[in-house]
Amino acid sequence: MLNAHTVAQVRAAEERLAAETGWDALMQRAARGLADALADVPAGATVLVLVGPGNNGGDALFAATHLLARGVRVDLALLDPDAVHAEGLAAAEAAGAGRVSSPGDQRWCLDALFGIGARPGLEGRAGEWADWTHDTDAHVVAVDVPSGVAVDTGATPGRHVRADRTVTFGTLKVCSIVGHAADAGGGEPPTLVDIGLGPHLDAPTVTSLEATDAELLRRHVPGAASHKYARGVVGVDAGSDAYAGAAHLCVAGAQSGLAGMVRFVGSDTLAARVVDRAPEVVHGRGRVQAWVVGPGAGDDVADQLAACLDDDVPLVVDAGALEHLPRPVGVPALLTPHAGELARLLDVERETVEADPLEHARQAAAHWDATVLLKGARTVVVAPDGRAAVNLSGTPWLGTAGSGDVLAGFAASLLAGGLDPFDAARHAALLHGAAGVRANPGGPFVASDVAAALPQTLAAFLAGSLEQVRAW
Ligand SMILES: NC(=O)C1=CN([C@@H]2O[C@H](COP(=O)(O)OP(=O)(O)OC[C@H]3O[C@@H](n4cnc5c(N)ncnc54)[C@H](O)[C@@H]3O)[C@@H](O)[C@H]2O)[C@@H](O)CC1
Repeated sequence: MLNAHTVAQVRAAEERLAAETGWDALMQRAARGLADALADVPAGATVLVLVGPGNNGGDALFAATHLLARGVRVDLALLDPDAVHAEGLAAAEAAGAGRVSSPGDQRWCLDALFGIGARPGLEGRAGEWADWTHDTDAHVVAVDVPSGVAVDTGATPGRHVRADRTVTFGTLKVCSIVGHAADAGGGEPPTLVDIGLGPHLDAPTVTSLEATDAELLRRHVPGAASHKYARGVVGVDAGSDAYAGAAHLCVAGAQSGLAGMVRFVGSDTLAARVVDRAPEVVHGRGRVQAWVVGPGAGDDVADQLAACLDDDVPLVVDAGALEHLPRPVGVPALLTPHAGELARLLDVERETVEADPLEHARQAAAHWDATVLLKGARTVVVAPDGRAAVNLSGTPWLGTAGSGDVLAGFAASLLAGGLDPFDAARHAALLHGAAGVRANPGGPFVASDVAAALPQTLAAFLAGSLEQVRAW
């Protein structure tokens, strides 16, 4: 599990740790860890350090002393020579670092302009140097966070550094894994330097499941005495004359999770087609432990949603059904909009949602008192109690028609199997993304292939042998 904390949480934990160790020790640990994380910089290479006014600059200046000690050359570009970590500068210069007035043709760069003390959006010289990081061929490493991003949301409302990777201290920050800021930091989760913060940290604000996090799901697999009803039944109300395929795909997702049986409700014609392709499916109403409604729905989607809600069991609400949600939903619910759908629900622009996905998912979760899974390159999941997760599995090839129908069905199968909406959502997102990677690593596939890959992906996850979940 990856854990990310807010600035306030990090500051509070640092206070507690520093009361034991003193502040200098923290910076020295950070500096040593940063230098160690730069082990790939060869002796003789020159590292440009962009040095800002705060402790973030101090970290990099002390790290420079370690780099210099192993034969790496260091150029310091001081944002403001009158506002710089004085001891750090003295140490770096005593160890042999030189000063430059601006970035040049160095092949390596450390972005230590601003850390968690940054206001988002850089201006003046900091803005110009940030722009340089977007254009340079140099390998840019962000120190703690890429300078200029919104650390607690992952938004990038102004000019900011673009790094190839990030080395972060103590714990991940929200911007390390959420939103456009995560791309600005290099895309992959940062290298984490342990400075001893762990015991002093509160519960994380955002988490991310990894391939090795199967403990919870293992508690929900069928036991020896289990049978199809004990495993849970999923009701699928999906598809229409216009979107018959959505019924197949949603059913295929629902058949690939924990549930022991799928019921399909829909027109006789559609049901006949579904049962033709998936003979295990039972047509017609009956007891279910979870519903999924909305994928590929037609004009009567409001009535379909109302009928599902009448059953008083957990449900997944997708696509067209989202527009008809009562407030609050009234049963444990998982809403699965993409950014455009959430924008319509919240009456804002799509770009506004994409710029700050976590905040908008939070708003919707509070508004409908439901868990929200906001689909995207980094799918965000927020529960009404405030728990938040981001999904980092998947591949860009998952942007394919019907992929969301499979996800909705699969999530409903996990709901029917006993997971709460938040856990169902984050496991569904992880495994759906991983199934895409498994379906055809590095190449195209269709949504049916994702559904076909899900059972094996789930088995590998449970067995602890799921390796590659991400191919961005
Ligand atoms: N506090 C600690 O215990 C530790 C802190 N560490 C480092 O310290 C960093 C935090 O240091 P600071 O609190 O000094 O914060 P920063 O180093 O992020 O800098 C804050 C300073 O920059 C200015 N500033 C912020 N945003 C600006 C903007 N957009 N344009 C212009 N000026 C801006 C602020 O007014 C303030 O003077 C962490 O990210 C980490 O790198 C590490 O040394 C580990 C220990």
